Amino acid sequence: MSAIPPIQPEEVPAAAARRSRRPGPMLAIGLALMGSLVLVAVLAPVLLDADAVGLTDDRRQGASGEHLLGTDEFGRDLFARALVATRLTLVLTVSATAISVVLGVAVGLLVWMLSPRVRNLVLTANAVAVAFPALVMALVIAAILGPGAMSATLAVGIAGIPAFVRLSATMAAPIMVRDYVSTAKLLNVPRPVILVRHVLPNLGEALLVLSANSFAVTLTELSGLSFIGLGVQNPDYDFGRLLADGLPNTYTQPIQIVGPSVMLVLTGVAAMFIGDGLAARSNPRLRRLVRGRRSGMLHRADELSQEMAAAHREQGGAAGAAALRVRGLKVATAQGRELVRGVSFDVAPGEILGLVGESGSGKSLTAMSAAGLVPDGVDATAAEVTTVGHDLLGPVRSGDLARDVALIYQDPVSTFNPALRLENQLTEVARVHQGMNRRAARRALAAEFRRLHISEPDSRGRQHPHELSGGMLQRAMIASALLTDAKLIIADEPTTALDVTVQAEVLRQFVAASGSLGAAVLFISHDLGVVEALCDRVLVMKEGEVVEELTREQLARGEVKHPYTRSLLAAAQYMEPSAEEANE
Ligand SMILES: Nc1ncnc2c1ncn2[C@@H]1O[C@H](COP(=O)(O)OP(=O)(O)OP(=O)(O)O)[C@@H](O)[C@H]1O
Repeated sequence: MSAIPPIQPEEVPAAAARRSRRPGPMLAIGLALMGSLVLVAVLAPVLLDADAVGLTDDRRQGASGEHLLGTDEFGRDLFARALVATRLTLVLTVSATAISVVLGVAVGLLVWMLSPRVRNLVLTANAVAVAFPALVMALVIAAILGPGAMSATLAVGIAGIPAFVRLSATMAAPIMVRDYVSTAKLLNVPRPVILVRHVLPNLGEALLVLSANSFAVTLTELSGLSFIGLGVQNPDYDFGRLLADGLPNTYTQPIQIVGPSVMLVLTGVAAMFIGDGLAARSNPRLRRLVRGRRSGMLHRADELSQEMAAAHREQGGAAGAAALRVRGLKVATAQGRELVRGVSFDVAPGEILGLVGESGSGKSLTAMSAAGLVPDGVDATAAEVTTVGHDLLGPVRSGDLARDVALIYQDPVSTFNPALRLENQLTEVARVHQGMNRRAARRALAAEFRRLHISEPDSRGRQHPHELSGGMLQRAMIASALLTDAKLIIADEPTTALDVTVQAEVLRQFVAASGSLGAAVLFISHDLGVVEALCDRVLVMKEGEVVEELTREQLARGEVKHPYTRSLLAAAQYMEPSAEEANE
C-alpha cells in the first residue's frame, strides 16, 4: 500500500481576505459624497437658517457674490435653502427606506415559520405587489392618508416593502436547507432564533445593496410627492418642495430650480454609487427543514409495522447496548412514493457502520431520520428509533440529542454559517448544552485543533469559514465532535467534496477521532474502497431497502451474495487503477 502524502492545506490568505474587504473606488466616492451631504444636513440648518428663512427686500435676484443662487420672491437665499433642505430630505428618505427594509425583511423571514402552503400564498400575493409600480402604490397610499411629510414617508415606505419581502424570502430559501440550519434544528433552536442568527446575517450584503438602491428610488418618490403637493407642506421644505416652489418661475428665473435639482442629483448619485460599490465588492463565495404533522416528522409506525418491528426486535437481540437502534424505518413522500422501505439496523458503541448504495438509494434519508432530522416534503415512520438512549418517536429533551450526536456533512462550506466565526459555531454545544464557559471552550477547541493537526490552532477559531480550506473545515467538524464527546457521529459522505490527498488525511483523523471517543459512527459513502478501509460492518442499500449486510472481512474477500453488491464491487474495482497504472 502506498504511503499517504501529507496534506497541503490551501488556505485563503489573510491578506487577500483583507483586500476583498477594502472599499472599491465607486464605493469610496459614494461614501465620501454621502458623508459630505450628511455634514451639510447637520451644519446647514444651524449656520444658514437665518438666510434660508429670513424675509428681505432682495427679491427675485439673480446669482451674485452675496446670493450664489439668487433669491426667491420673498428675498430668501436660494443657496442656503437648498443646503438647509438636505436635512429634512435625508431624514424623510432614511425613515421611508427603514420602514421598507425592516418590515420587508421581517415579513420575508417570518414566512419561513408558516406552512409551505400558506407561505406560497403570501409570496404569490407579494409577487403581485412587486409587479405593481411602487410610485403608483405610494401615490394611492399618500392620497388615502392625506398630504403631509409623515403620510408621504409612510406611503413610500410601505410601497417599498414588497421588494424587500421578495429579496429576503428568496435569499432565505437556500439558507434554510443548509447543513448548519439542520444542525441548529438538531440543537432544538427555536425557528425565530434560527432566522435571526443564521439567516439574517447572510442576507446582510444583499440587503445593504438593495437598501442603498432603494434609498435612491425612495428619494425620487418622496421628492415627487412633495413636488405635486402630497408630501412636505409649507413652511417646511425638502428638495421636492423647493422644486415645486421654483416651478412657476422656470422661464423668468430658472436659477430657482438649480439648487434643489443639483442636490437631488448629488444625493441620488451618492446612494447609487454606494449600492453599486457594495454590489461589486460583495464576495460571491460568501454565500428547510419544517416540522409539521403532514411532513418532516418522525412518527411511530402503525399497528402493522409494529408487528413487523417486533419480528425485527426478535432478530436483533437486546436494545440496551446499541448506540443507535432503528427498526422498520419507512420514509415516503406526501404523494405516497416510498423512499426508504422498512430499514432496520443497530450500531454499537465504538463501531463504524458503513451505509453504501447508489445515489438516491435512501442513505441520507435513513441517516438523517436517525438524528430526528426529517426533511420537509417527506414523512418518516418507524417502530423504533433509539439514538444514544433517546426514543426519537417520543419527546426528546432540548439539547440532549445535540450533546450526544454529531453530524458531519458532505459539503464543508455549507456546513458552516459563513457570517459567524468558527469558534462560535464549533463550541455552541459545549457552551450551551454542557455549560462550558466561553474561554474554556475556546481553549478546548484549540487543543482539539492541535490534535487534528490543524495549523495555527489558537487563532483558527476566530476566523470565518471561508478563510479555511475544505479539508480543514471537515477536520474542524471532527474537532467539534471530539469537544463534546459525541456518542454517535453521523457522517454523510464527509470526504466526497475533498481532493484525494485531503480525503485520506481527513479519513485518517476521522478513524483516530472515533477510536479515541469510542463513539458509534454511521458512515455514508458511495466509495466501497473507503468503506472497506474504515468500517467494521457495511449495509448495502438499493431502492430504499437494505439488500445485504457484510462484515469488513467479507467485503475484503469479496464474499458478497446479492447481485447488486457484486455490481457495486465490480464498479469499484473497475474504478481503481491497476498496479501498473498506479506506478505510471
Ligand atoms: N425532501 C424530499 N422530498 C422528496 N423526495 C426526497 C426528499 N429528500 C430525498 N428525496 C428522494 O429520496 C430518495 C433518496 O434520497 P437520499 O438523499 O436518501 O439518497 P442517497 O442514497 O443519500 O443519495 P445520494 O448519495 O445522492 O445523497 C431520492 O430519490 C431523493 O430524490
